[in-house]
Amino acid sequence: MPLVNLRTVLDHAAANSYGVAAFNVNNMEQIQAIMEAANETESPVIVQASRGARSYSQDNYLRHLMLAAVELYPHIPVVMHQDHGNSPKTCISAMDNGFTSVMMDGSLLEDAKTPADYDYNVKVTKEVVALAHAKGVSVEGEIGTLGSLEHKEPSAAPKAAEPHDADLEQEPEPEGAMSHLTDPEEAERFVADTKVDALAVAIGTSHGAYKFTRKPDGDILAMNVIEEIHRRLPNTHLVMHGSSSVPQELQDEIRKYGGKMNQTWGVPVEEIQRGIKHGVRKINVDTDNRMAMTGAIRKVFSLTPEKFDPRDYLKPAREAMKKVCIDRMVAFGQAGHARKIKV
Ligand SMILES: O=C(CO)COP(=O)(O)O
Ligand SMILES: O=C[C@H](O)COP(=O)(O)O
Ligand SMILES: [Zn+2]
Ligand SMILES: [Zn+2]
Repeated sequence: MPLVNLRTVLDHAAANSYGVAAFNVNNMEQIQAIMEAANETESPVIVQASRGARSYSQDNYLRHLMLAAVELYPHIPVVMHQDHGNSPKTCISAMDNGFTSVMMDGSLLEDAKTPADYDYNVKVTKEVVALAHAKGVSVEGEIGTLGSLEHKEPSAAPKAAEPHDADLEQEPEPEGAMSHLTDPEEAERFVADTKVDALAVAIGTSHGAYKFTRKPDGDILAMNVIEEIHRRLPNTHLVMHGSSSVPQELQDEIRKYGGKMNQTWGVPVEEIQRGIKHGVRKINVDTDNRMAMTGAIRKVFSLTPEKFDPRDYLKPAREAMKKVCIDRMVAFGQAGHARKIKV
């Protein structure tokens, strides 16, 4: 099966009430982890690459790795998606490189930092939709600004609690300082104005490990906003960004083998499952896989410091990521659907 577009997979997900994880990739081992997980669970796949990933891995390598994936697993529908395209130009270059789906994130200006106004967002998103739909490529748009509802300062990073925490490197906040929850009325207008295939909404999640300083409740994770958007847009595929769960055991593993990480909370899987009942079809997960790989590599380095063959740590890293992918594929309900999607 050739790469398929996002619309094909998400229409099937909507018709059968499940969600699909969209995993970020930067290299071969991550693509292999996802494909092995999909093969074992018979899951359709969304692989996504950020601008950073495209420049790290280079488009040519990435394209051929994705072609290898569909060649090896012809029964699995695979979407190759541009994550957070910052301009029509970025989305066009993704399409030129074989991506079957693009996100035009016009909630921010081209610098991917400054919040944009509604008219700018509609203008760039419409432009990408026209070009993409002419090629059979799907488009994800975004309305609202991702970010924490807990912190009003320009960072979602936790306060340094202990002296040694001061030098911890925190994830940058690519979405800008202030979270701006999606306004359901504006979301309705945006979909009518742009005709996007999928819509990313802001409900208090943020990228990276430091999302919440406690297990999130309705005050800091606004799942009710999803329900309202879904009520107004029952036929629009909703997307949750920043949806890693930041599992306690992965935090513990990293700490146990010498990593520095403040205690933090992510988006509980059961909240995502609630979202899936209300129109969430694409769930973006990157951080959990990063943590799983890092924990596994740290363990090898710590327990067997004499090893220096990269395969000795990349293999366990790939296994650890595969385990996270399987967990999410089962929890989101995509498992078992790969062969049912007709292209
Ligand atoms: O939203 C994401 C990519 O677009 C990833 O979110 P996480 O950092 O929660 O994994
Ligand atoms: O959008 C966020 C993803 O986690 C990708 O992150 P990145 O830009 O560091 O590749
Ligand atoms: Zn955004
Ligand atoms: Zn994102």
